[in-house]
Amino acid sequence: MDLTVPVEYSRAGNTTHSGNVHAIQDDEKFSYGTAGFRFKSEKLPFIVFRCAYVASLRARQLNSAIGVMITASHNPSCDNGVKLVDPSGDMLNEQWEIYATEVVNATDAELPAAVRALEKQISVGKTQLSRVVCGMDTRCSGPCLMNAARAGAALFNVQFDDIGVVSTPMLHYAVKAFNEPKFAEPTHDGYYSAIADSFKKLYEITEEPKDSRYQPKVIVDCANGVGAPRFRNLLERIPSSLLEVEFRNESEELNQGCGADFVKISQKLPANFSPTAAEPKCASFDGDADRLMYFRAKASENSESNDAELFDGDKIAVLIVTYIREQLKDYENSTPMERLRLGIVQTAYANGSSTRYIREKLGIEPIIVPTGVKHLHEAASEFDIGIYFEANGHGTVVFSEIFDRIIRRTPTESLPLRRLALFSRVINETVGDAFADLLAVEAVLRHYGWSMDDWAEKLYRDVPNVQIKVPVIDRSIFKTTNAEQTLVKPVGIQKMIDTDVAKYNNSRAFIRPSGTENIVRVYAEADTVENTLQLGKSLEQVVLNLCNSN
Ligand SMILES: CC(=O)N[C@H]1[C@@H](OP(=O)(O)O)O[C@H](CO)[C@@H](O)[C@@H]1O
Ligand SMILES: [Mg+2]
Repeated sequence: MDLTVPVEYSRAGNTTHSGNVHAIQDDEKFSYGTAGFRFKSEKLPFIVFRCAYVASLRARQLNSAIGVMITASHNPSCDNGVKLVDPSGDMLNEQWEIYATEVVNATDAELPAAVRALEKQISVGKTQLSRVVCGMDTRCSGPCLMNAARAGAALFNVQFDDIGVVSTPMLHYAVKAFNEPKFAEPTHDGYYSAIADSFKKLYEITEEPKDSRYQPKVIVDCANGVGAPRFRNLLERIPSSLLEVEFRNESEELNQGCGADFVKISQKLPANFSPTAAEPKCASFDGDADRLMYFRAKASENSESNDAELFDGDKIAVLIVTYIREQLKDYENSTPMERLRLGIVQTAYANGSSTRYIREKLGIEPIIVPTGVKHLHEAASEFDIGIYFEANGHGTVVFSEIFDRIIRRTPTESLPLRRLALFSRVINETVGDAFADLLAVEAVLRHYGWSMDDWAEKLYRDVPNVQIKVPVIDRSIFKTTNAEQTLVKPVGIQKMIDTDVAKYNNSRAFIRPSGTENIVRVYAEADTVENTLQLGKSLEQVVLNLCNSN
């Protein structure tokens, strides 16, 4: 194999989309974070090149399609990132995260030896099905990075499929479809029609209750990202009499004052949403449309207040699990001996009320795992029906082969089971998908005949909570355990947190370093908004004092 690296994709000659060379020092190290490599876009060309090479090696090892997604999600438009996707559309295997990190961190001089060492460990058999499938979000650095990916895959002559500007979930879906032709057609159209057709069929066999308060209209904040063009494409296949969507924030500055992350962290209405206008049901995507957050203006005496009432990932998870359980009853009644195992996975950021509701009212013990989709997805895959959502709106439902056989492929007269089978195809089971999740939520709200008031009142009420981002110079000094809820380093900090938390009722708080940004996140909950803010602020101060004293 020819290991000649085109100069523009070497560390020394790393060339940005504006044509400038942004050399990367040999001692600068990068790590594969919560969602791949994510930095200012000028650092990315050589990283993407090397990652696509790693993807091509993985593709050859497994004789399969491997995905490369170029995105920095909810981060500012000057950032970009790259993550790799395994054959069934899920996150890259952890051992391969280590390989990717080693290859990216090699100097230009070390690269050939690093590559040869890696190739020695990987056994390659047949390779005719190996290919690298690459998509990008709407960032202007995307096309240049797509070229870097093409060049990286070419090192091995592995087939390269550029699927253009897509949401992150569309890329995951396409990778699975390339590897499992029965799943769907691996094209934009294949994705749109599989999801839209299932939604329409589900609609047909769902009877809206007579006293329904459901409104088939949503106003969507697209974060000025890929959600705007791509969700429009999907909706071309769904008549507006079934669902009317009004688009906002389509083509201004990406993620600026809008998007699911903005709404979740600030608990404010995004740009171009007015507290006074009658906008009963709103939803926000993030920049690469793998997160969905429902919201509406918070009822307030102050008509100028921009506060938003959130219907976040936890609310969506509880709504979906309630629906799935109801549809499953028919199966459980007819086959009492054979249960499908149903589980819910959350992270420490889940609102305490949601966790209590799932445990006490639904009788399901939620599994709490560290932040990051790979952890949630893995834990959810242990069940026949595994529902996972991060509070920030990233989540989906995964289904086992047993579910596939019993529910999807066994013909039945039972309407609930037919609904469940269709619902499982509206959902994008490869990864959290803002479009698919929005359609799934609408299908469930219509099934119950629920308005936003109903959704707010009939399940549980959030306990007040706050999340604060604290910028730090070196977040690597923070080490956690206990699904990230306890700090083991720096020594002594956890005691301070515990002391602060004990001052308030119904309180819970933790501090954890971000895996995607150079910040430490403080999360706090307590009985009142004032107490929550006080607790959050005092923990923020703990971090600031520590970092300033170092
Ligand atoms: C609290 C929070 O929302 N964290 C997010 C954020 O990770 P951090 O490691 O917390 O920066 O970005 C991840 C990737 O998008 C997402 O999976 C995760 O949930
Ligand atoms: Mg995202």
